[in-house]
Amino acid sequence: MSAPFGERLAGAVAARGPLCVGIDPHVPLLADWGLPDTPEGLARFTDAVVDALAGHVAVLKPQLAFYERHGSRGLAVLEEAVVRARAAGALVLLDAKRGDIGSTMDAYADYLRPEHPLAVDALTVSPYLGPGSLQPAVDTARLTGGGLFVLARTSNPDAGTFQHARVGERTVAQAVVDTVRGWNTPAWVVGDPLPDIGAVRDVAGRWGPGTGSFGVVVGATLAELDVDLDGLGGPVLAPGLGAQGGSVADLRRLFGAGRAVVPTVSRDVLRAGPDPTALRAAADRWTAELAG
Ligand SMILES: O=C(O)c1cc(=O)[nH]c(=O)n1[C@@H]1O[C@H](COP(=O)(O)O)[C@@H](O)[C@H]1O
Repeated sequence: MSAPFGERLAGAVAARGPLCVGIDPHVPLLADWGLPDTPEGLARFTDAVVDALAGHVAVLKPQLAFYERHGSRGLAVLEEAVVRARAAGALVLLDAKRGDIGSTMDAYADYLRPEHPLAVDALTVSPYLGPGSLQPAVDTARLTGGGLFVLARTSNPDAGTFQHARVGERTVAQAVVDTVRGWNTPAWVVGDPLPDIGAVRDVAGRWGPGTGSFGVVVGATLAELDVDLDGLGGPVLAPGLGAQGGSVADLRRLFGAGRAVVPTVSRDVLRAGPDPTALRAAADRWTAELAG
């Protein structure tokens, strides 16, 4: 088994800064780069991003949809790129947003197994089928040293329609966060009472050897932070920067200092390509602003 994802992520962030760059080969971006919307164009785009950034940023987050739309040839491009990205020291977070009943979830979780052709370090997952449905992925992540990021308060404008709905006293988004907090608390299983937040509020959710492997997705576009992340014990993936309007100031306003936040940017960095120096400079601008 690899070291737990949370520890590996904390190490990568200490060495490279917290930035995650999303690899999202949108058709208009391919066109901007002078590339065709074909598996060959996809490969040239992906290879350029991996070559420029895999030795440079902590996390790369390929969006699976852009590869699946090219069928098996698209997936072959991604398989090869993921191997090279990990060899260059980047952690790979596969943006798959999967979620299904337990037996199928178990198969999706195989992305976290080293023998999978598209083996990655972590996976985005959707909790819509209920917290228990994700348990097979939690079990696999614990076994292999993988990580999960669960959609909690997403960056899209109408996310609150479902995520603000109430389950008893809490919003759906808060129930998701509390579930993930449970996963980061040893010995807690679905169905147990949730861990007492008072006991974990101050000790968890920061970068360090104890950073948990289970994180949540909370958009940088929120008007206000309407979920309590205290005691989460794991990282927060924050999308929505740049193209969706979020800024580093928004990250500070929403999350403050000291929390384990992984800001993720796709279009705002990728637009700088295909020149590798320009891609790195675009990522460096975000890293510098995040450190400032
Ligand atoms: O899980 C994600 O990464 C994600 C969650 C979310 O709430 N919002 C969101 O935009 N994303 C993803 O983050 C990327 C954002 O891309 P840019 O808006 O170009 O930076 C896309 O791949 C989205 O699928």
